Amino acid sequence: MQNIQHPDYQEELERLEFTKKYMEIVIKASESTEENFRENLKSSLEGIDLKDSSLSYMSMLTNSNLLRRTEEEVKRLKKFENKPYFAKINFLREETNQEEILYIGKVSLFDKETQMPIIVDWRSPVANLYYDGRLGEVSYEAEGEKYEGFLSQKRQFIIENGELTDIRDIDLTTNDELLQMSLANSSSNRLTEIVSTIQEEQNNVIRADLNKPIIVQGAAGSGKTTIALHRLSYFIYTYAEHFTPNQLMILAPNRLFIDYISEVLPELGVENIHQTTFVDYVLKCIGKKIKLKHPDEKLLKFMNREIQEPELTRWISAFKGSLQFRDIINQYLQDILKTLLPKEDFYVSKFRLYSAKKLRKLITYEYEYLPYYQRIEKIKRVLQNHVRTEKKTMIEKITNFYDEKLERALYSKADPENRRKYVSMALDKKDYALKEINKEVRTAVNTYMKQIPKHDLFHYYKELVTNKELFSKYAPDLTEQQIEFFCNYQFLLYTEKSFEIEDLSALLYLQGKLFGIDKMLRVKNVVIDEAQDYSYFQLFALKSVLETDMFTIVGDLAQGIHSYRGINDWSIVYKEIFPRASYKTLQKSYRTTIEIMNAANEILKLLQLNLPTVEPVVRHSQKPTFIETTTEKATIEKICSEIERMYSEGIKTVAVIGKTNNECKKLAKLFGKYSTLPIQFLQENEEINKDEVVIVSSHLSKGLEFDAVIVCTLDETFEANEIDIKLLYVSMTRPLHRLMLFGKDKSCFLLDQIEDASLFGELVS
Ligand SMILES: Nc1ncnc2c1ncn2[C@@H]1O[C@H](COP(=O)(O)OP(=O)(O)OP(=O)(O)O)[C@@H](O)[C@H]1O
Repeated sequence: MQNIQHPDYQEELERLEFTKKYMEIVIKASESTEENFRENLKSSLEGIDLKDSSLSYMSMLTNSNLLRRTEEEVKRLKKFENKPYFAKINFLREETNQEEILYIGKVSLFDKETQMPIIVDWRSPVANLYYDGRLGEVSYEAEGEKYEGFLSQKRQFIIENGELTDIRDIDLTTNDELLQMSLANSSSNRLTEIVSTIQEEQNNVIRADLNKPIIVQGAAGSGKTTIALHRLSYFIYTYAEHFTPNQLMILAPNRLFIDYISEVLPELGVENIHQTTFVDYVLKCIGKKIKLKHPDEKLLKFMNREIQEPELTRWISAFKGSLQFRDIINQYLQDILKTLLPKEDFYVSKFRLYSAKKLRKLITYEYEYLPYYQRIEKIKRVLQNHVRTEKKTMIEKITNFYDEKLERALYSKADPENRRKYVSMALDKKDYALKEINKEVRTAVNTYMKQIPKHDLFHYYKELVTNKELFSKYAPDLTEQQIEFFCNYQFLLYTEKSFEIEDLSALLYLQGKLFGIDKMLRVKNVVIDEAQDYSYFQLFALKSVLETDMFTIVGDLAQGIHSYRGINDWSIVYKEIFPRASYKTLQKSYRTTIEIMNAANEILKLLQLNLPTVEPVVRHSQKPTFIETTTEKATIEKICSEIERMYSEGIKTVAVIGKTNNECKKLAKLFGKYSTLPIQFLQENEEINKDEVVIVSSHLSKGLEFDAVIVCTLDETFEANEIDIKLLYVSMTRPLHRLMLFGKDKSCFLLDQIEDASLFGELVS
């Protein structure tokens, strides 16, 4: 329905028509050859009555060269031809005392002759006024300069398929209706861009100082993933001249997640950047295939209580990700360096070309900026060059030495026979010495370098973590029991020839310090999502090998299901790892409704985490419903009838979440037996199929969202421990609109333990 009631509707309609036509002309011109240009221009203008104000544009159009654009720009113009902009601001610039009317879109379009913008990119400095500025006195910054003025209007447009369907003016009092509308929409199983409805607190994260790292603690559904990607887009726009996209990297928790965010990136103009997981990245850095235990194996074992020494195992995981372990490795590295320092002077034949002391100084201090083995390589090159330059001198010295001898012999008064013998011997010796020196020149460096031990990464790591004597030397703060358990644990892993994800921080760090990483992998800017599951050492190792602290780190401690190995306190991250970082929190949750968020918050209270309370954006739904299950058949039939009902009410995507993968396996089997609904039993490396009911385990659902979620407990219920509470919280915060809990009784979801059970509705089946 079109909002033609708006007094400026006609004017805005004309502006839209003009912009669309203008874009079309620019696109055509950019694509056509010089001869075709005028012809194209003529035909595209036929029948179009462009307004007088656009005459200046017309004069520009006669200069085809001005319209030539890069392929990339044309591609983007084409993409947004049907929705050139989404907002408009009227800004009276104090400096000029002139009112500027700026249309804001996902692409920019300028009149190069008059320098007047036709569309302003949402990432441009002045567009900040739309996101940040209230009406009235405002200012924005561009390239260090502050610009002030008066913002008299903020207007939003809804343009669908090139048609203007709605106009909304925002003032101080109106709620952000566009945000409400956008949140009420269905999820498509994919993340979308939110440029037209970015909120102030989110804008502050997106546009926070790009030269500094940023750490964001954001509630479930607060837009962390979304805004981290928007910040990347903003970064690319702002620093287009300094960075190429392949210097940027997103670290996602798994492949499924990469697929989940894949569609939004091109929308935001973010293309050709590295998108990978921490595990894959480390494997690339160390350049060797290793047998790695599944990253979730331990979590699943904890969940299934399959771990014999849970406390010590928990401790090992936390320890391997701690800065304490990093410090131990740093001491170990100092000792490794000592083993690499040459003890003997470097000789070629009898010539001492370099003292060991000088070489040790080079390795220890001069080349300190390089990884150890690169220092050794450099030393090798230094010696080779030195030998090359000294070769002539050495040969001269030998030649002179024997020539002098010969000369003396020739003029000596000795017996001729003895003299002849002496001369001939001296000549042989000279010959031999010259041959020797030529040979040594070729081999001396290699022979010398052999005194320096050469081991690979795994040797060094194994040596440290399985050798109790060595390990205890660096770990005076650990108890004997801890050292014993740790080294035995690592030795067992070694005999299985495998590693855990927790070992990767140390391996990456050692790789960086000992050998360095490939230049192609040394990205300059990193976005880490779900960062609560990273360990302190993991973050430190990344920063160390990349030699940059330009990180955008977003996460939610309340969803830290790997907290046994992950971060429990952001202050350690910003105090000890990223001291330049700014720290921000996002407390509003946009994904889900007040009723669902309040219920999820009630579950989270059981943990007494010291986190800011999550405020849902005002959007209502039914309360989450608890449904008591009876037989397996009846449960599946009831779930299916609820899903059918929701589909008929316009719900598009539904997930059935089970606590563990085993539970999901069972659910999938039962669905196959008792239902005809198409299902997808989601695995980590799969793409989500939009048209099927997704069955997914709670830990894998982290980061995803669906219109409706049914959490179902058959054999495995949520218990009152940290991991289970967090898994339940994660599962409950996935839906946009509806949440149902199916279980034998309320205790399956800890509803018997919460303070306010009235937050949940009930349906007796
Ligand atoms: N300003 C906004 N306008 C419209 N939609 C928004 C806005 N902010 C967030 N959303 C929507 O809220 C949902 C949650 O966003 P996102 O997945 O980025 O949050 P998150 O903090 O990463 O969540 P979680 O930690 O629970 O995975 C998405 O559907 C996103 O499009």
